[in-house]
Amino acid sequence: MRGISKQPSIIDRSAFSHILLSSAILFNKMIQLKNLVPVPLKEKFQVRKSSIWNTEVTFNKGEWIKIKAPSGTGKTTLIHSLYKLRTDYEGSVSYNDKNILEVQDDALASLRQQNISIIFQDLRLFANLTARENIELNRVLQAPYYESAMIEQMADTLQITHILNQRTGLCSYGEQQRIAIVRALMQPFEWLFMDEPFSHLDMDNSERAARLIAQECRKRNAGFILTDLDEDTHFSYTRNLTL
Ligand SMILES: Nc1ncnc2c1ncn2[C@@H]1O[C@H](COP(=O)(O)OP(=O)(O)OP(=O)(O)O)[C@@H](O)[C@H]1O
Repeated sequence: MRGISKQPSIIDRSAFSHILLSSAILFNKMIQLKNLVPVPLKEKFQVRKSSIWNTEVTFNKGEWIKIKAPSGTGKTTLIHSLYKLRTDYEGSVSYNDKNILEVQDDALASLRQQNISIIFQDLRLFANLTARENIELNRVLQAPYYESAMIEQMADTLQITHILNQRTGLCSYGEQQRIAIVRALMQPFEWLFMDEPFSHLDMDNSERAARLIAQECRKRNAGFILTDLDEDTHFSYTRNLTL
């Protein structure tokens, strides 16, 4: 039963098979960038080489990609372009050879609900809702992947149980970052985009969060793209790239 099970389980998704099928047609887990050049960065990057900008790069199913780059080189711009939050670029971003600019609103919503999850650098929590409400909102917006009891389990792992019923506007940035991580892991995904996901966390909390993220990605055979300023050993990355 939802909400009281001691061993949270993955929900039977057969009832939502029509939704999953329609997004599966669109999504084949491969992300292709062709000569991508964000307009605001056009002049900046031309003076140096990049393994992402203005070249052809493919992120294959299940890859764990780290993008390490200094401040202001376009990490957030890239993540937002992949998620179609911004389109001010030349070149293309494609999923399964389908240019994301051609993906209409319904299909985009389905992609974001079933195939792609995200941890924003600026977290984007609703400040007037509690931590639990923020997480629960994302869980029930799509065909739920987990029962709500999984919120307690993940919160316990990340040591934020005590603030689950607190308004997130009153939580510290480190607590908010952990809430945003749990929120992202509560939904189905084949790709997880993470923009500096541990920027407010100490080493112990970062390692706990990384272990949980790795576990959830393995469970789904999912890939991720993680940006950060520095090198780290949190994950066994399949590729390390720079901007
Ligand atoms: N709409 C825009 N108009 C003008 N400049 C922009 C716009 N969007 C981003 N920029 C600039 O593009 C550059 C890259 O910004 P972005 O936020 O992607 O960098 P970042 O690598 O994520 O930085 P940080 O590590 O500091 O978060 C910055 O110099 C920023 O000022």
